[in-house]
Amino acid sequence: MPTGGGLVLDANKRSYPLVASEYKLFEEVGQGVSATVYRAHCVTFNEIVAIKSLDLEKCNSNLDDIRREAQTMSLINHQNVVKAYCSFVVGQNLWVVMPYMAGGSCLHIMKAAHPEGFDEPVIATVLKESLKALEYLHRHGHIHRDVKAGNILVDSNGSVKLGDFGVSACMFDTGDRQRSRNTFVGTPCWMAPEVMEQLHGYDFKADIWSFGITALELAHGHAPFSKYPPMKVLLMTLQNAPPGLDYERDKKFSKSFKEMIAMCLVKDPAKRPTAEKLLRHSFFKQARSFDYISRHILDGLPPLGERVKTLKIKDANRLAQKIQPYDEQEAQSQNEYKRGVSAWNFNIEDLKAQAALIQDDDEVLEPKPLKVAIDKDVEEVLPPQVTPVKDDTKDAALSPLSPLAQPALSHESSSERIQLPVTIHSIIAETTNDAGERVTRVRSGPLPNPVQQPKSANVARTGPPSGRKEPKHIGRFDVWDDHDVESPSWHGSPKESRKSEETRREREDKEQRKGDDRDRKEGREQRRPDERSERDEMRRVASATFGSERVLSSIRGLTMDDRDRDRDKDQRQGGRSGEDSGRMHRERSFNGPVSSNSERSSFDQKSTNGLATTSRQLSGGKEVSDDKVKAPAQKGPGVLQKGRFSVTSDDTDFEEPPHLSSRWTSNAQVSQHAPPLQHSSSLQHAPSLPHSPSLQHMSSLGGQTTQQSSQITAPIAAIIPQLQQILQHGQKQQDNIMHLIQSLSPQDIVSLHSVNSMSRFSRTSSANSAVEHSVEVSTDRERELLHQVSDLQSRMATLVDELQTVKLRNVQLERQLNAIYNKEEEERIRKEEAAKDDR
Ligand SMILES: Nc1ncnc2c1ncn2[C@@H]1O[C@H](COP(=O)(O)OP(=O)(O)OP(=O)(O)O)[C@@H](O)[C@H]1O
Repeated sequence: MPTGGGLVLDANKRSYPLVASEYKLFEEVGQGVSATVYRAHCVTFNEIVAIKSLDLEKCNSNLDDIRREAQTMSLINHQNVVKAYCSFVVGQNLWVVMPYMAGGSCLHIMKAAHPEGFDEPVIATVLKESLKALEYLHRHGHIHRDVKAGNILVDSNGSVKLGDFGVSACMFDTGDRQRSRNTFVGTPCWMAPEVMEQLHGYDFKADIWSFGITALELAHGHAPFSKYPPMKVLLMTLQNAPPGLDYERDKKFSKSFKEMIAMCLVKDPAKRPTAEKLLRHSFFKQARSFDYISRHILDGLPPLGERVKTLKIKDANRLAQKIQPYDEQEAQSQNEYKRGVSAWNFNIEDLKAQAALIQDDDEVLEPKPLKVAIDKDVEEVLPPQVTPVKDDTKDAALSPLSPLAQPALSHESSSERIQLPVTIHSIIAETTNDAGERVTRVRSGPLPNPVQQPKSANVARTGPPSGRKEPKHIGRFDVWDDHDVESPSWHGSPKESRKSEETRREREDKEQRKGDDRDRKEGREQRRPDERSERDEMRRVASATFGSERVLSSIRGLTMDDRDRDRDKDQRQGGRSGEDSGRMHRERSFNGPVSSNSERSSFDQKSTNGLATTSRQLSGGKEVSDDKVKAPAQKGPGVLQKGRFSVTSDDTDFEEPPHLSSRWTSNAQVSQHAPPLQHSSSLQHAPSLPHSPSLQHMSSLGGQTTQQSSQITAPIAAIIPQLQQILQHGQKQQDNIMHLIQSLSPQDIVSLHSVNSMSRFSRTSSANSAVEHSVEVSTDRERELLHQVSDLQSRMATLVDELQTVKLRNVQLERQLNAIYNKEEEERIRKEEAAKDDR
């Protein structure tokens, strides 16, 4: 039997090298939206590892978010969660070094040898191990957000771990961080209804929904609705009764399995069980040993690299032949999901809706599971209104690349159908992962930004392998074949086929966008340089921050509190009553201080003890104030709940940047629409860095002894979040000012100048008083406007300076902290070794 869900003490406790030259990349073993995963050899430890290479250029996220997630990932210490050994920047990529899971993902295994899914004991074992991982993550305040068979990894000995925690999720799902554009990613088939709606936010219960969908995926070999385009999946998830094991073909499954899935797939998140509770479900009693898994699903499988290669070739062939990449059986299964009514969620309205959907069968164009990213910052939230049901599925399915004007996503309340304020407008990027899934990102709301087609990954294939012992040059990397694995063929790779497919889509997308509103287009163009410089800045800071430094530990974000949540959401159909009502964990910001070793071990210790971690425990004995964990309804007047994000009143000032689409063509408009500048107020709000005693303390750090350095770890830790907060405020301010300035079109400025000269002329001519009067009015407005512009410019310059200073300080502080941390680590390791020697 697999061992229990406790913590695995990191037996190795060794520092993995932070330079690319210490690793040899072998073949590709996985591909996701933002990352490519390689099998690799860590030369230092003569150990096979997996390296996930994330293209920072492709990532719609800022470095803070990425780093935070990488840090969190490195803190993960549970036998069922794939841990990051270390991470560092290589060129424009972030490399995350992880344990290599030789069996690959359950999705890979199913695709290779179990296309119709696994047997129940295998499913019970795999799910139980994954659930232990979820229980651990939830207990520490994390939401995985991408639970699916593709992220359940199996090792050669049959052990199971949940992978893809953190980094890739944060690539697109980065909370309320301004520069991430609040883009939200998920794979629609696994996505919980509340995540799709983004009405009241979501919490860890979203993972339970995905877990239920994953259970169906493991039972059938594919997820429900997986052949439908994203819009349709969203619609069907919201409209239909939750899927379940309710059909003829599911007779082979036990009642407890069906019941367990039904418990997870309840639309009301409050009624879903917690991972902890679900673990006690009788279904998991059938879980077997690792050895059982190894014998039943791994035996006879070719090495992972080969499987991945075969899948890619298969996919490329299908693409080339334009064959639908799903078989008859899968299509049949999809239809059953589509038409079926779950026994636990029977609803007449739903039946009607499904009847309406049936006629669309032939309209499905996109056959593969798709991943969507919903750009929240452009989402227009409309008040819910009761409307007749309108099936927009057709539009969504027929024009996946076209902007959809406010599709009416219907959703049941108890007796009527309410239009939801979900606005999804266009698909903004598509790619195909290594399992042959087409992964698509869609944008919600109007299109104020350029459609961001991800640049092709830096890891571009540049030719055939030159020899078995020679590395292939893949972008900046040398990729090696080793003895075990055939060298991958780089010719006519699926990636290339995909590329041409992507190019076609890009073309279509471009044409589509041509028809877009001109104002909007101008707005997009105005933002491009800014976005480019943003990425450049990100890369610059990336090298400065990660450099060759070890990723620091951060545990403040791991604080977790239970809280009661006020749920005013309409009761949805199909819930099982009474479970878990309202006890919620809240997603934490991981934007925390760097932990000392003692904090780290306390974190581990608490987990080891299996105790629910309280805010007090994890904040180093300091009580976390209640308002930090209050439900939206309980928040003070200055706190808004935007989707799943809490926005303080200070932040709300930035919530509505001036709309680029509505160009200001008159001075009056400018003065009306220009948001009040928040420069001073928000800077006041931000902790005043230069006056911070802790910072002054820090600034004198340079010449201190190790002992002194370690003594000040606590004050340092207290500063980091402040620094980050200041950085965020600065960034927001800068962005806001940029928005304002960019909103002035060149024509505006030219017309201002011409009005200005006219006014000068008119002032010299006393003959025409009417003209003089009107021009004076213009002049006043003009002056006002010009004042604002110059004011903005000078403030921006000051802000940029301040920002640079703070960033610099931040980097310096982190370096110092790194040094302290490393010394402590070395000291600890030395002591441990000495103790071992003594023994
Ligand atoms: N440690 C590992 N060992 C072996 N294979 C791995 C490992 N980590 C990831 N993979 C493989 O690589 C694939 C892609 O990795 P991952 O899911 O982390 O990337 P991603 O960009 O986050 O993708 P997505 O968001 O689509 O899940 C996985 O589905 C899995 O098959």
